[in-house]
Amino acid sequence: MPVIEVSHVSTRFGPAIVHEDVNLTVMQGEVFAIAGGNGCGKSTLLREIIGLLAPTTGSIRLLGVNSRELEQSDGSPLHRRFGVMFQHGALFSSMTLADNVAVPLKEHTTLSARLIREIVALKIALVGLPPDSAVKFPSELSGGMRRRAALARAIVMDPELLFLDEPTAGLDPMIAAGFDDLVLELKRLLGLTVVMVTHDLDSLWRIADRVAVLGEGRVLGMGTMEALAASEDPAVRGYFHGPRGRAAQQNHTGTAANRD
Ligand SMILES: Nc1ncnc2c1ncn2[C@@H]1O[C@H](COP(=O)(O)OP(=O)(O)OP(=O)(O)O)[C@@H](O)[C@H]1O
Repeated sequence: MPVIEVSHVSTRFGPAIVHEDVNLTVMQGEVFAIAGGNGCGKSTLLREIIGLLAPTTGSIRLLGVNSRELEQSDGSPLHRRFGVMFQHGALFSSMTLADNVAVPLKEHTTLSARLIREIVALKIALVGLPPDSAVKFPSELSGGMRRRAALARAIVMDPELLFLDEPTAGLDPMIAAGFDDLVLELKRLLGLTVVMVTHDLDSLWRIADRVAVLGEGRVLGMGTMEALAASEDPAVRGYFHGPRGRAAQQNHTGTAANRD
Protein backbone atom coordinates (compact mmCIF):
# COMPACT_ATOMS: atom_id res chain seq x y z
CA MET A 1 0.00 0.00 0.00
CA PRO A 2 1.46 3.42 -0.92
CA VAL A 3 1.79 5.79 2.05
CA ILE A 4 3.42 8.60 0.05
CA GLU A 5 2.76 9.48 -3.59
CA VAL A 6 4.80 12.28 -5.16
CA SER A 7 3.40 13.08 -8.61
CA HIS A 8 4.93 15.43 -11.17
CA VAL A 9 6.43 17.73 -8.53
CA SER A 10 8.30 20.81 -9.69
CA THR A 11 9.85 23.33 -7.31
CA ARG A 12 11.24 26.75 -8.08
CA PHE A 13 12.73 29.38 -5.80
CA GLY A 14 12.55 32.50 -7.96
CA PRO A 15 14.48 31.66 -11.11
CA ALA A 16 16.19 28.61 -9.53
CA ILE A 17 14.68 25.27 -10.52
CA VAL A 18 15.17 22.62 -7.83
CA HIS A 19 12.76 19.88 -8.99
CA GLU A 20 11.34 19.24 -12.43
CA ASP A 21 8.77 16.46 -12.63
CA VAL A 22 9.79 14.38 -9.59
CA ASN A 23 7.75 11.18 -9.17
CA LEU A 24 8.06 8.54 -6.47
CA THR A 25 5.97 6.26 -4.28
CA VAL A 26 6.80 5.00 -0.79
CA MET A 27 5.20 1.74 0.29
CA GLN A 28 4.03 0.89 3.80
CA GLY A 29 6.66 -0.78 5.96
CA GLU A 30 9.73 0.03 3.88
CA VAL A 31 12.82 2.06 4.66
CA PHE A 32 12.88 4.46 1.73
CA ALA A 33 15.90 6.70 1.26
CA ILE A 34 16.26 9.91 -0.73
CA ALA A 35 19.87 10.35 -1.81
CA GLY A 36 21.76 12.65 -4.18
CA GLY A 37 24.45 15.32 -4.28
CA ASN A 38 24.50 18.54 -2.26
CA GLY A 39 21.76 20.97 -3.17
CA CYS A 40 19.78 18.56 -5.36
CA GLY A 41 16.63 19.21 -3.34
CA LYS A 42 16.40 16.28 -0.91
CA SER A 43 15.47 18.31 2.17
CA THR A 44 13.16 20.50 0.12
CA LEU A 45 11.31 17.40 -1.08
CA LEU A 46 11.06 16.17 2.52
CA ARG A 47 9.63 19.52 3.61
CA GLU A 48 7.09 19.31 0.78
CA ILE A 49 6.06 15.76 1.72
CA ILE A 50 5.34 16.77 5.33
CA GLY A 51 3.48 19.90 4.26
CA LEU A 52 5.93 22.55 5.46
CA LEU A 53 6.36 23.81 1.91
CA ALA A 54 4.10 23.65 -1.14
CA PRO A 55 5.59 22.42 -4.43
CA THR A 56 5.31 24.91 -7.27
CA THR A 57 3.35 22.39 -9.34
CA GLY A 58 2.38 18.76 -8.96
CA SER A 59 0.85 16.94 -6.02
CA ILE A 60 1.91 14.95 -2.97
CA ARG A 61 -0.32 12.57 -1.04
CA LEU A 62 0.75 11.62 2.47
CA LEU A 63 -1.26 8.81 4.10
CA GLY A 64 -3.96 9.53 1.51
CA VAL A 65 -4.16 13.27 2.25
CA ASN A 66 -3.04 15.96 -0.18
CA SER A 67 -0.10 17.76 1.45
CA ARG A 68 -1.53 21.14 0.46
CA GLU A 69 -4.39 20.43 2.90
CA LEU A 70 -1.83 19.44 5.51
CA GLU A 71 0.04 22.70 5.05
CA GLN A 72 -3.13 24.65 5.79
CA SER A 73 -4.26 22.68 8.86
CA ASP A 74 -1.69 22.79 11.61
CA GLY A 75 -3.80 20.84 14.11
CA SER A 76 -4.65 18.11 11.63
CA PRO A 77 -4.91 14.61 13.11
CA LEU A 78 -2.54 13.62 10.32
CA HIS A 79 0.28 15.43 12.14
CA ARG A 80 0.02 12.85 14.90
CA ARG A 81 0.59 10.04 12.43
CA PHE A 82 4.12 11.02 11.45
CA GLY A 83 7.26 11.99 13.34
CA VAL A 84 10.17 14.01 12.02
CA MET A 85 13.80 14.11 13.04
CA PHE A 86 15.26 17.25 11.49
CA GLN A 87 18.90 17.79 10.51
CA HIS A 88 21.35 17.67 13.45
CA GLY A 89 18.52 16.59 15.75
CA ALA A 90 17.24 20.17 16.16
CA LEU A 91 16.75 19.88 19.92
CA PHE A 92 15.83 22.99 21.93
CA SER A 93 19.05 23.91 23.70
CA SER A 94 17.30 25.56 26.67
CA MET A 95 15.24 22.45 27.48
CA THR A 96 16.26 19.21 29.15
CA LEU A 97 16.19 16.05 27.09
CA ALA A 98 12.90 14.99 28.78
CA ASP A 99 11.27 18.36 28.04
CA ASN A 100 12.44 18.15 24.42
CA VAL A 101 10.92 14.68 24.01
CA ALA A 102 7.69 15.85 25.66
CA VAL A 103 7.11 18.74 23.22
CA PRO A 104 4.84 16.89 20.72
CA LEU A 105 2.77 15.37 23.56
CA LYS A 106 2.21 18.81 25.10
CA GLU A 107 1.37 20.30 21.69
CA HIS A 108 -0.93 17.62 20.36
CA THR A 109 -2.52 15.91 23.40
CA THR A 110 -4.27 16.73 26.67
CA LEU A 111 -2.50 13.98 28.61
CA SER A 112 -1.70 14.65 32.27
CA ALA A 113 1.80 15.76 33.26
CA ARG A 114 2.32 12.43 35.03
CA LEU A 115 1.39 10.34 31.99
CA ILE A 116 3.59 12.52 29.79
CA ARG A 117 6.51 11.92 32.17
CA GLU A 118 5.92 8.16 31.97
CA ILE A 119 5.67 8.08 28.17
CA VAL A 120 8.81 10.22 27.86
CA ALA A 121 10.76 7.89 30.20
CA LEU A 122 9.62 4.92 28.13
CA LYS A 123 10.74 6.49 24.84
CA ILE A 124 14.08 7.53 26.31
CA ALA A 125 14.65 3.91 27.32
CA LEU A 126 13.45 2.67 23.93
CA VAL A 127 16.16 4.64 22.11
CA GLY A 128 18.81 3.21 24.43
CA LEU A 129 19.52 6.30 26.54
CA PRO A 130 20.12 5.91 30.29
CA PRO A 131 17.36 7.26 32.59
CA ASP A 132 19.67 9.92 34.08
CA SER A 133 20.08 11.55 30.64
CA ALA A 134 16.48 12.82 30.94
CA VAL A 135 17.49 15.76 33.13
CA LYS A 136 20.47 16.75 31.00
CA PHE A 137 20.57 19.58 28.48
CA PRO A 138 21.55 18.90 24.84
CA SER A 139 24.96 20.53 25.38
CA GLU A 140 25.70 17.92 28.07
CA LEU A 141 25.10 15.00 25.68
CA SER A 142 27.38 13.50 23.04
CA GLY A 143 26.44 13.88 19.35
CA GLY A 144 25.20 10.28 19.22
CA MET A 145 23.07 10.74 22.33
CA ARG A 146 21.56 13.93 20.92
CA ARG A 147 20.50 12.03 17.77
CA ARG A 148 18.91 9.33 19.93
CA ALA A 149 17.08 12.01 21.92
CA ALA A 150 15.81 13.57 18.69
CA LEU A 151 14.65 10.13 17.58
CA ALA A 152 12.81 9.66 20.90
CA ARG A 153 11.01 12.95 20.26
CA ALA A 154 10.14 11.90 16.70
CA ILE A 155 8.50 8.65 17.88
CA VAL A 156 6.92 9.96 21.08
CA MET A 157 3.44 10.10 19.47
CA ASP A 158 3.70 6.49 18.21
CA PRO A 159 3.70 7.55 14.53
CA GLU A 160 3.14 5.25 11.55
CA LEU A 161 5.68 7.15 9.50
CA LEU A 162 9.10 8.37 10.56
CA PHE A 163 11.02 11.01 8.59
CA LEU A 164 14.75 11.35 9.16
CA ASP A 165 16.76 14.20 7.62
CA GLU A 166 20.48 13.30 7.49
CA PRO A 167 20.24 11.26 10.72
CA THR A 168 23.85 10.05 10.76
CA ALA A 169 25.60 13.14 9.34
CA GLY A 170 28.69 14.02 11.36
CA LEU A 171 28.61 10.85 13.50
CA ASP A 172 31.62 8.54 13.59
CA PRO A 173 31.09 5.23 11.72
CA MET A 174 30.53 3.11 14.85
CA ILE A 175 27.97 5.49 16.34
CA ALA A 176 26.30 5.86 12.92
CA ALA A 177 26.05 2.06 12.60
CA GLY A 178 24.51 1.88 16.08
CA PHE A 179 21.99 4.53 15.10
CA ASP A 180 21.06 2.60 11.94
CA ASP A 181 20.55 -0.57 14.00
CA LEU A 182 18.29 1.39 16.33
CA VAL A 183 16.20 2.67 13.40
CA LEU A 184 15.75 -0.92 12.14
CA GLU A 185 14.86 -2.13 15.62
CA LEU A 186 12.26 0.62 16.10
CA LYS A 187 10.84 -0.03 12.64
CA ARG A 188 10.36 -3.69 13.58
CA LEU A 189 8.99 -2.99 17.07
CA LEU A 190 6.65 -0.16 16.09
CA GLY A 191 5.73 -1.23 12.54
CA LEU A 192 7.08 2.03 11.10
CA THR A 193 7.54 3.17 7.53
CA VAL A 194 10.80 5.16 7.43
CA VAL A 195 11.71 7.88 4.93
CA MET A 196 15.26 9.11 5.27
CA VAL A 197 17.29 11.76 3.49
CA THR A 198 20.94 10.81 3.59
CA HIS A 199 24.40 11.11 2.06
CA ASP A 200 25.66 8.19 4.12
CA LEU A 201 26.43 5.36 1.68
CA ASP A 202 27.10 2.89 4.52
CA SER A 203 23.72 3.72 5.97
CA LEU A 204 22.06 3.25 2.58
CA TRP A 205 23.57 -0.22 2.22
CA ARG A 206 22.73 -1.12 5.80
CA ILE A 207 19.08 -0.16 6.13
CA ALA A 208 17.46 1.16 2.94
CA ASP A 209 14.99 -1.17 1.20
CA ARG A 210 14.77 1.24 -1.74
CA VAL A 211 16.55 4.43 -2.67
CA ALA A 212 15.61 7.33 -4.95
CA VAL A 213 18.64 9.21 -6.29
CA LEU A 214 17.80 12.84 -7.02
CA GLY A 215 19.79 14.96 -9.46
CA GLU A 216 19.31 17.32 -12.37
CA GLY A 217 15.89 18.17 -10.91
CA ARG A 218 14.51 14.65 -11.24
CA VAL A 219 14.75 11.09 -9.95
CA LEU A 220 17.84 9.74 -11.71
CA GLY A 221 17.29 6.19 -10.48
CA MET A 222 15.17 4.32 -7.97
CA GLY A 223 15.42 0.80 -6.57
CA THR A 224 17.39 -1.40 -4.22
CA MET A 225 21.03 -0.54 -3.56
CA GLU A 226 22.06 -3.66 -5.48
CA ALA A 227 20.07 -2.52 -8.53
CA LEU A 228 21.34 1.06 -8.34
CA ALA A 229 24.96 -0.03 -7.90
CA ALA A 230 24.57 -2.16 -11.05
CA SER A 231 22.93 0.68 -13.04
CA GLU A 232 24.49 1.59 -16.37
CA ASP A 233 23.14 5.16 -16.15
CA PRO A 234 26.24 7.42 -15.93
CA ALA A 235 24.55 9.83 -13.49
CA VAL A 236 23.64 7.01 -11.08
CA ARG A 237 27.05 5.35 -11.52
CA GLY A 238 28.69 8.66 -10.68
CA TYR A 239 26.94 8.70 -7.32
CA PHE A 240 27.64 5.10 -6.29
CA HIS A 241 30.99 4.36 -7.89
CA GLY A 242 33.26 6.95 -6.31
CA PRO A 243 35.85 5.68 -3.79
CA ARG A 244 33.38 5.99 -0.89
CA GLY A 245 30.63 4.24 -2.81
CA ARG A 246 32.93 1.33 -3.64
CA ALA A 247 34.14 1.07 -0.04
CA ALA A 248 30.57 1.05 1.29
CA GLN A 249 29.56 -1.66 -1.17
CA GLN A 250 32.61 -3.72 -0.25
CA ASN A 251 31.70 -3.41 3.46
CA HIS A 252 28.17 -4.60 2.95
CA THR A 253 28.28 -7.11 0.15
CA GLY A 254 31.90 -8.22 0.25
CA THR A 255 32.16 -7.27 -3.43
CA ALA A 256 33.56 -3.99 -4.66
CA ALA A 257 31.87 -2.33 -7.60
CA ASN A 258 33.92 -2.24 -10.79
CA ARG A 259 36.04 0.81 -11.32
CA ASP A 260 34.84 3.09 -14.14
N1 LIG B 1 13.51 28.60 1.06
C1 LIG B 1 14.40 28.61 0.07
N2 LIG B 1 14.56 29.71 -0.70
C2 LIG B 1 15.45 29.71 -1.72
N3 LIG B 1 16.22 28.68 -2.08
C3 LIG B 1 16.09 27.55 -1.34
C4 LIG B 1 15.19 27.46 -0.23
N4 LIG B 1 15.28 26.21 0.29
C5 LIG B 1 16.20 25.57 -0.45
N5 LIG B 1 16.69 26.37 -1.42
C6 LIG B 1 17.69 25.99 -2.44
O1 LIG B 1 17.21 24.81 -3.05
C7 LIG B 1 18.30 23.94 -3.37
C8 LIG B 1 18.05 22.57 -2.75
O2 LIG B 1 18.20 22.68 -1.35
P1 LIG B 1 18.04 21.42 -0.39
O3 LIG B 1 18.41 21.88 0.99
O4 LIG B 1 16.70 20.82 -0.57
O5 LIG B 1 19.13 20.43 -0.99
P2 LIG B 1 19.72 19.11 -0.38
O6 LIG B 1 19.77 18.12 -1.49
O7 LIG B 1 18.96 18.70 0.85
O8 LIG B 1 21.18 19.60 0.00
P3 LIG B 1 22.26 19.07 1.07
O9 LIG B 1 22.60 17.68 0.67
O10 LIG B 1 23.41 20.00 0.87
O11 LIG B 1 21.63 19.18 2.43
C9 LIG B 1 19.55 24.62 -2.87
O12 LIG B 1 20.16 25.29 -3.93
C10 LIG B 1 19.04 25.62 -1.84
O13 LIG B 1 19.87 26.74 -1.75
